[in-house]
Formats: sequence, C-alpha cells, structure tokens
Amino acid sequence: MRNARVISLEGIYKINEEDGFSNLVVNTLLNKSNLDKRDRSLATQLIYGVIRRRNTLDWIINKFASRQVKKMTPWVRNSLRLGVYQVYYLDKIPAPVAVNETVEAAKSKCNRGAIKFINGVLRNIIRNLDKINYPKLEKDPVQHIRYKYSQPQWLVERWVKNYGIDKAIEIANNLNKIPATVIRTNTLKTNRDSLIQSLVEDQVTAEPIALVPEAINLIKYPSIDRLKSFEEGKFQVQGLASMLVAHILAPEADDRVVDLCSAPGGKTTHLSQLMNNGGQVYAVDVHQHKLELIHENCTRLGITNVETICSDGREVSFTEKIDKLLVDAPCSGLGIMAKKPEIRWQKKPQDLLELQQLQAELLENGAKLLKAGGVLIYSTCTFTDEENIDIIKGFLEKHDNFKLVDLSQTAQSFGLTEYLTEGTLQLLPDDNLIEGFFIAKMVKSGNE
Ligand SMILES: C[S@@+](CC[C@H](N)C(=O)[O-])C[C@H]1O[C@@H](n2cnc3c(N)ncnc32)[C@H](O)[C@@H]1O
Repeated sequence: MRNARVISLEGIYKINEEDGFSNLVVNTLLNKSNLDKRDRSLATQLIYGVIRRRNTLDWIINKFASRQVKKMTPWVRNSLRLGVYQVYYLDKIPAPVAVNETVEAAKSKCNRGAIKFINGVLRNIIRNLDKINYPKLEKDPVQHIRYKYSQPQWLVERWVKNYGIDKAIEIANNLNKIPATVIRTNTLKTNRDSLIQSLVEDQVTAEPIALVPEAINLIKYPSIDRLKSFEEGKFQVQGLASMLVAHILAPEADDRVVDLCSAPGGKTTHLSQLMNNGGQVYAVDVHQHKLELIHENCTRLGITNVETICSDGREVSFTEKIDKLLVDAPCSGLGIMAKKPEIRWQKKPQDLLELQQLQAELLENGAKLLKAGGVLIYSTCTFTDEENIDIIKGFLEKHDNFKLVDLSQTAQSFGLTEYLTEGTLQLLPDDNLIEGFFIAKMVKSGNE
C-alpha cells in the first residue's frame, strides 16, 4: 500500500530530482491517494519540510554517511533526507519509529543493499544527534547560515553583502517558517467583520490583519475550498504584500485598467473590487490555461468588469489608451520561498538575467499603452536589485516622460517605512505574514 511515507518519498523525489513544483506535486499525489485526513497532513508536512530543510539534512547526512549525498543514487539520498527530517525536526515521531517507517517506504524504491545502507546511516544519526553542529558563525557566516538555515550559498552571500549577517539570518529563518494563510475579503459581497463571523460559524479561527483593510489571517481552518463563504465568493486567498498593489494603483470606478501579467487573477480581482465592479479591467496573460483560473475566480467572486486577453504582454495593444496599468512581472519568486520552498534550489543566479530582460520588455510595452497622466505600477514577489530597483532605474533613464511617485506617504500610512528604498517599497520576508515583495509607482507626463 502507498502510505504517507511512500507518497512523501515520491513527492520529495519529484521536486528534488525532476524540478517539480511543491504545490502541484503535493496536490497531484494526494488527489491520487486514498490517505485519510491525518496522513494527508503528515505527507504534506514531510514533503514541504524535507524540501525546506534540504541543505541542513544533507549536511547532517554527509557527517555520518560513508558516501557523500551527491554520490548516492537519487532514491537513496531522498530516503535519507526523509528519515533525517523526521528524526531531527519532528518531536512527535519517536526516532526508532521514524527510521523503521522510512526504511519500509524505501523498500518500494531501493534494492536490499541500499536499504541496509539507509538503515545503517539513519541508526548512526540517531545515536549521534547531540554531536550535530554547523560551521562556526564567527569563522564563516555564509557557510553557517547556508547549512543551519538551509539556503543556497549564492543567496546567503547576497543577503550577507546587502543586509549584514544578523539580517541575513533573520531572512533565512523567516523563509523557513510555515507561511500564514491570508485571505482578502470580497467587499463586493460582504465586509471583513461579517466575513469573520461567517468563518467562525464554519469552525475557522480567523483574525483581521491591521496592515490591509480587507486582510484576514486564517489561523485554524478545514479545507478552504469547502468553506461556505469561499463557495459564495466572499473571499480570495492572497498574500498580504500582494494586497498592497491594488491599493497603491488606486483605480477609480470608471477607469480602463490593464493587468499585463494577470493570472491567476489575485490582483485583477482586487482591482475590480476597488472599482466596485465598474469601468473595465483587461487581464492579459501569455498562458491560456491560466486565464481559465481568472474566469473561475471572477465567476465565484461575482466580478463582471474583467475581460481576459491571451497575449504576450510585450506585444499586446489596445485601440484606446489606458488609465492605469499594472506590470506584476514574472520573477524569481525569492520573496515567497516560505510558501514555495523549492524555489531556493531551482533558481540559479543566471536566471535573474533572463528574467530581467523579460521584465524590462514588459514594462516597456506597458508604458506605451498608458495615456498621459496615466499611472504605472511595477511589482514582483522577490527581493533582488536586478529584478526590482535596477529595472526601474533603467526604465526611468530611457523615459523622461515618466516620473517615479515617491511612496513615502503610502509607506507611512501602512506602517511600512522601514522598507522604503529610493521612493519604492522593497519588502523583505519579515515574519510569517509579509512576503518579500517590490512595488514601484510611476506617472506618465505629457498631453497625448
Ligand atoms: C507573478 S505572476 C502574476 C500574478 C498575478 N498578477 C496575481 O496577482 O494573481 C506572473 C504571470 O505572468 C505571466 N507571464 C509570463 N510571461 C508573460 C508574458 N510574456 N506576457 C504576459 N504574461 C506573462 C505568467 O503566466 C504568470 O501568470
């Protein structure tokens, strides 16, 4: 039988060895399985936990195994990661049980020799748990952070260089926390207090979040898409920092707005909401299948002012000029690594350069579509200068008809002044509520 650990092992393998995406892998495996609620939750915890802590787990395995992780076969190294994760991080599972269960799961993937090896290494580790230590912080901060907080070396080097050692540790640690589930009240259908009341009636523990007027933190909840208030379209799941974007673009009820990279529609639907379902929102995305998600969300939320357009945002054009435009660009996603832990292993420094080019080209076309006096927002869910402030600087150098709108006042009103960077907002993954996120606002001058 494929129990929770066999399924976890398959998920970990798919993400680590085949560059799978954690959310898709977990959903697919769980939907195909017949695990009960408890085992589904265990498998989810094990998959996300192992991916998140991979560097730390490999460090420990390398200390106690006769062969380095890199030289092991993929099923062996991932079985060991699964075993060590339970032994080192999960107090609720007694270590001998964790070892036995992992070895049993590995039997479906490995030969007898490999099973003996896995068993030996895991038993060696449980005998020596108190001997696990990391490179010394004082001697080598990068290696210390890399292994203790399970992050790739290139990112740790950047964080130490840009923010100093203490902040780098804070960032690395925050990105290992289990992220909060934040929802946005659909003010077209309800208000936040009434929604919280409906949620409580549905056995959900929910709290308003002061930062954004529509935001609610779901602390304890059963499956979201089975909640009555979800089916009734009273809320949308959305990251807290993402919710700032529509407020900062501040569309009017009769505006023509373009969301140039719009799927799955988190910000599109928020814009519609702030426009009271008036005016027109054009939701552009290059992937047709992702536009279907916008349709689904709009139908559920009761939104009727959105037109979806399947097109490359670098090429799309409109007959009439646009009042407000959002470029929520494809990016490295380093700000949301708490939610998608595999990003840290899958993204490489060279990816940033490719993304940079696409981001600049999207912004370039977006700028053309705007009318004089129109407002342009550029946002990403990452915190690398190449994808953020450098893009804005490069753009403003080329376009003297665009001016940066200083976000100081906005930052003050949201209580986010510590994140102001040269008039833009560069949020860092601060605790388990705020994602790493970038927002720049510009206005087009002239009299077209
Ligand atoms: C950061 S996500 C957008 C998230 C969305 N704004 C939201 O709030 O739900 C970036 C989106 O850009 C889309 N994309 C990638 N390349 C594109 C292109 N050349 N033109 C338009 N969209 C593109 C991706 O399909 C992806 O859906």
